[in-house]
Amino acid sequence: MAYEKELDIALLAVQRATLLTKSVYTSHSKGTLSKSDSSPVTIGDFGAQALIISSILHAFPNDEVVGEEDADDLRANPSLKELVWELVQAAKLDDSAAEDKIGGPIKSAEDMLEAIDAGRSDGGRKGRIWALDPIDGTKGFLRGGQYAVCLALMVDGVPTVGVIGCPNLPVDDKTLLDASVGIDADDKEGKGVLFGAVKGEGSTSRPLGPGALLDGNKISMKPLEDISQATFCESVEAGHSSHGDNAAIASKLGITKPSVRMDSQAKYGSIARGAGDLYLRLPVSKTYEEKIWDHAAGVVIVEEAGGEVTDAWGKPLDFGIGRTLKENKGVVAAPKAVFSQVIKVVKEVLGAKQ
Ligand SMILES: Nc1ncnc2c1ncn2[C@@H]1O[C@H](COP(=O)(O)OS(=O)(=O)O)[C@@H](OP(=O)(O)O)[C@H]1O
Ligand SMILES: [Mg+2]
Repeated sequence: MAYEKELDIALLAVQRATLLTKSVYTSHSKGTLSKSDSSPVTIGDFGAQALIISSILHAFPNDEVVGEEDADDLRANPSLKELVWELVQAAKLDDSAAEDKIGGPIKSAEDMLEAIDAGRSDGGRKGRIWALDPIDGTKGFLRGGQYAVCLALMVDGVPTVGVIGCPNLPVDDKTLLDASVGIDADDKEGKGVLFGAVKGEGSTSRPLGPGALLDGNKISMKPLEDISQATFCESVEAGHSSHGDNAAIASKLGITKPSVRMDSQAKYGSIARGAGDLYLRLPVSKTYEEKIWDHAAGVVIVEEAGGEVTDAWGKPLDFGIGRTLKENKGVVAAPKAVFSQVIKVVKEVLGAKQ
């Protein structure tokens, strides 16, 4: 299989980092650093970024990484650095062969800072570049709802390997989404799923949790004979995706089921396994540029499960022009068979506002 080693390393790296984020939620009162901010950060973001980048660069030393965070705050604040360092030291897979594959523990606090800062790549059209969101949907994490640890390898600007760890999604691919899916603050037992995909090789899911990783179950989008029966997913935050436009699109498509709101790329994973059908992310702000780490992994997983993903105008997403998708506006993901029907209506709704 193509990119077998990349997928393997990415699955293990994301597994280890996702377990770290779970430990932050339970033992560090969520580890919030800036509660009032519109994009909050937690100590888990730094710990997960350090672990994943050190795993990737151990296996592929010549690759680049675009990571959401940098280590400036930790360098400026020694007690914060110490807190993250303790967290990182405690994060270990219980399968020692797997732990060795991803380079074992990080050796020192300085190495940890360097690993975090190795995520400063500017991205681009050439070569092998990983896109990393250590905690995607931080607001979901803080609510005890959905969040995801997301990692993708882009080859010459094309998302080629994608892995997403979703600690609060049900393990069973057959569990259909309903409006309560994000709310599970107290009972996380039996939850947690790890999605993986390689371009041309299909998408899989497996339980996230401790132990050696399984090969995974093949997943695919639900065959949708009648678009009016679709379940669509959207952001929780109205500032990230226009709930009004999404509702207008759903109504034009004859969809009557209420939308499922959930944070993070758990939306991509959920539609890829057929638990939902469509993901609509209609732009709210004229100036906001979507970040490549918020979409790269999800795009591979949905495409390989039989879906299509473009921006809201039907333009292919261009991951090769830097850290953002600056040539695109919004995101629409749907099964191939109904994609053109969906995008036609999205354009009508957006066009009417121009
Ligand atoms: N204005 C605006 N428009 C669109 N997107 C934005 C905006 N501001 C932030 N972000 C990014 O949204 C990421 C989380 O979005 P989600 O859809 O996953 O979750 S949410 O339900 O909207 O909270 C979130 O990712 P994290 O910061 O990793 O949580 C941000 O990168
Ligand atoms: Mg994000």
